[in-house]
Amino acid sequence: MTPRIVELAAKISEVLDATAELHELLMDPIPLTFKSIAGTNAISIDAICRFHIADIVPPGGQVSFGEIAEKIGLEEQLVRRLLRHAMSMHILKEPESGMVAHTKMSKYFTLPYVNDWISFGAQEGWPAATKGFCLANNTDKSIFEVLGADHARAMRLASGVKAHDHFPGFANAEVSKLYDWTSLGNAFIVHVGGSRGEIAIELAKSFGEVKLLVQDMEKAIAGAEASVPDELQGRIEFKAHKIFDTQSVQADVYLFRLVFQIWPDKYALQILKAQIPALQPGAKLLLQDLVMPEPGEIPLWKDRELRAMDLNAGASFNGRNRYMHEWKALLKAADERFVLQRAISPGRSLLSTLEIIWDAPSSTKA
Ligand SMILES: C[S@@+](CC[C@H](N)C(=O)[O-])C[C@H]1O[C@@H](n2cnc3c(N)ncnc32)[C@H](O)[C@@H]1O
Repeated sequence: MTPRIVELAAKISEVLDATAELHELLMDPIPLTFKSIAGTNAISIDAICRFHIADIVPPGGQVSFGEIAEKIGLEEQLVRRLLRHAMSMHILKEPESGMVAHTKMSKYFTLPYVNDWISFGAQEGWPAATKGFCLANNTDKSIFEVLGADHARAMRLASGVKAHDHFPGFANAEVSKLYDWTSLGNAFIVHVGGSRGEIAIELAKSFGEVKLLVQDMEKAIAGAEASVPDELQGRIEFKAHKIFDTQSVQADVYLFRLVFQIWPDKYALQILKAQIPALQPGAKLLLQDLVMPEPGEIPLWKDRELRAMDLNAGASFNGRNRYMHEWKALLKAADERFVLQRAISPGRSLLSTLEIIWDAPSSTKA
């Protein structure tokens, strides 16, 4: 980012925080509390996604409550009630009485992956938010196991994850900017929990010398080789590997992206320890994850985003966003030989890269 863009982004943040503060100062405390606590927001937003109402509203045009009601098979008064609630948050608008048109937010609801992301939040995230995923689903299995057994729910998550691309640093295409990958030369990288190789493909495309092995659950990687472009064949491979199993592949670098966020310390430690038998002296672990800011360190509107993600990670996965001192304690508890070299957080990215070196003399390989 150029200095001019950095300056502009800082000014926008100042305005966002100042206008939010003004709004809050002008509101009475109890109505302000009611607004903040409103779980009801998910009701109207979920209805719009569940019934694909945004798709019924013509771009640049309008449609009546009655027509929407007829198309989705709900009573007109219920449609009006739900949509006028959403409109109070500027999701859809009523340009003339009884007619519905798009706003800048509702237009995005027509994107299938945004619809899936919102539906996932409302239908999986909200019940989990009230008591945790396992209790909400009456199971002792993880969210991955539960969704893995239900194609429609798994597909909704797989599709919805793309919405994260709209948060700075999260898009697959941005991975190249999060770390100085050229410094790795012709390194062999194992991407642990690497999904269907989206990140591996991005890295192989941008950095001509690296080779990658993607490890993930058998179901998650089934058929993923087919998505590797011809020109990258031979540089990206896939191997089914359970994240808690002993790492059997020796590599220069082990990349974990948004993996530790979704596990509590007990399991995060197991994942780290499972890598040790494969680590050569000087091997690197790159942990791309969230590092929680101390209060006041970043603009409040961003701080809220990170703290909301933290609570989501807790409700859905029993995971959490860790502060820097917690990352250090986690690494130390796993093994003193995990040495944190630096944490890199370029530009506006919400994702940081923790660069960790396995600092073992060559004779004491674990
Ligand atoms: C939050 S996703 C991160 C995906 C990928 N690293 C990225 O940034 O796009 C976590 C990944 O961990 C994988 N995972 C979860 N539990 C696992 C397990 N027990 N063994 C192997 N992989 C697992 C999931 O399949 C998923 O791909």
